Amino acid sequence: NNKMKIESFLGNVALQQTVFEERHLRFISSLGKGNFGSVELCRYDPLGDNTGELVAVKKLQPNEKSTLEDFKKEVKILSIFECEYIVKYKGICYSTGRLSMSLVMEYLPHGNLIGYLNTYQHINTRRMLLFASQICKGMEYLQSLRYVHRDLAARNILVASESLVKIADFGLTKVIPFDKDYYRVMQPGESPIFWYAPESINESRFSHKSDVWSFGVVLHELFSYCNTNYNPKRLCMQEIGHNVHNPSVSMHLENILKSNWRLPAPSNCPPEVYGLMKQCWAYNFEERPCFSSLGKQIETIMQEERDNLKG
Ligand SMILES: C=CCCn1cc(-c2nc(Nc3ccc(C4CCNCC4)cc3)nc3[nH]ccc23)cn1
Repeated sequence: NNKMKIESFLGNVALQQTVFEERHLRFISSLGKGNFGSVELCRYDPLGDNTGELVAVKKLQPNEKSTLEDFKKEVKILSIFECEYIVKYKGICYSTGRLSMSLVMEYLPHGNLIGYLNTYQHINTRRMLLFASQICKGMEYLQSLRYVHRDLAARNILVASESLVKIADFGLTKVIPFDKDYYRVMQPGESPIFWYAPESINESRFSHKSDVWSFGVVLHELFSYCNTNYNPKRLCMQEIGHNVHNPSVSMHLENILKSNWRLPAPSNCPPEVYGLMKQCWAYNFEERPCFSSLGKQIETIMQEERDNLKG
C-alpha cells in the first residue's frame, strides 16, 4: 500500500499540482458556463491588498452528468498541455469540506469568439485567417498528443488579444487509444450535433477527422461574424424545418448531409475560404484534410491577401 501512496504522491508532483488556497480566491464575476461546470473571474490575492492576479476558475458542478472523476480527467488533460493556442492551466483549488475542486486557469480578458465578433464587426479577412490559423495550430498540437476535442466551436474559442485566440473547454476531450484511430462514446449526452461530423451523429465515432469537420463549422462561424441569425443550428433547422423536434432532428440532419446539403457560404466570404470549409465537410472522413494541410492552405490564402493588399 505504501507503494501506491508513493506512486500517487509522485503522480501529483509530476502534475505540478499548483494548489491555490480557497480563502485567497476572491470572487469577482461569472464568466460563463462550459461542459460540466461554470467559470468565474477571481482575484488570487494572498496579500489581501488587491495586487493579486486575475484568474479564471472553473467550478465543478457535480450532478448526474458530470462526476468528480470526469473533472479530474479534464484537469489532468489541461495540466499536460503546453501550447500558446490552448488556454493555460495554472493549478487547482481544493474546496475545504465540500468534496469538490476547482480548476484555475489564465484569465483571457476578451471572452469567447461569439461575444468578440459581435462586438467588433470590423475584423478584416486577414485577422479572421490569423485566428483560423491559430485554432488550426492548437488542433495540430492536440492531435500530436492523440487527443480529440469533440466540442470545437466558436463558443469554446477564447480571445486573449486582438491578435491571439486560444482553444478552451476540454470537458469532452478524449485520448484516442493507441490501437485505433477513433474514439467511440457510449453516452452521447447533450450533443452539439450541428458541429458534428456525420459519423459522430450516426455512430458516436470521434477522431481527428471529426474535429476537422467541426473546424470547418468554426470557420463558418468566424466568417459569419458569429451572427446568431446565421449560426449553424439556425441554418440547419431552416433546412430541416422548424417543426421537426428532438430526437428526430439528428436523423433529419444526417439525411440532408448525406444528400450533400452543407452550410451556405457566409456573405462576403472569400471563395477560397468557403472552399476550405467544403474540404472539411467531406462526407467520407478519409477525404477530409488534416490540420497541418489546412494550416498550410490558410497561410497561402493569407499570403495572397497580403499580395492583393499591396495591389
Ligand atoms: C470557453 C468555454 C466555456 C466555459 N468558459 C470559459 C470561460 C473563460 N472566460 C475567460 N474570459 C472571459 C472574459 C470576459 C468575458 C465577458 C463576460 C461578459 N460579457 C462579455 C465577455 C467572458 C469570459 N477566460 C477564461 N480562461 C479560462 C476559461 C475562461 C468562460 N466560459
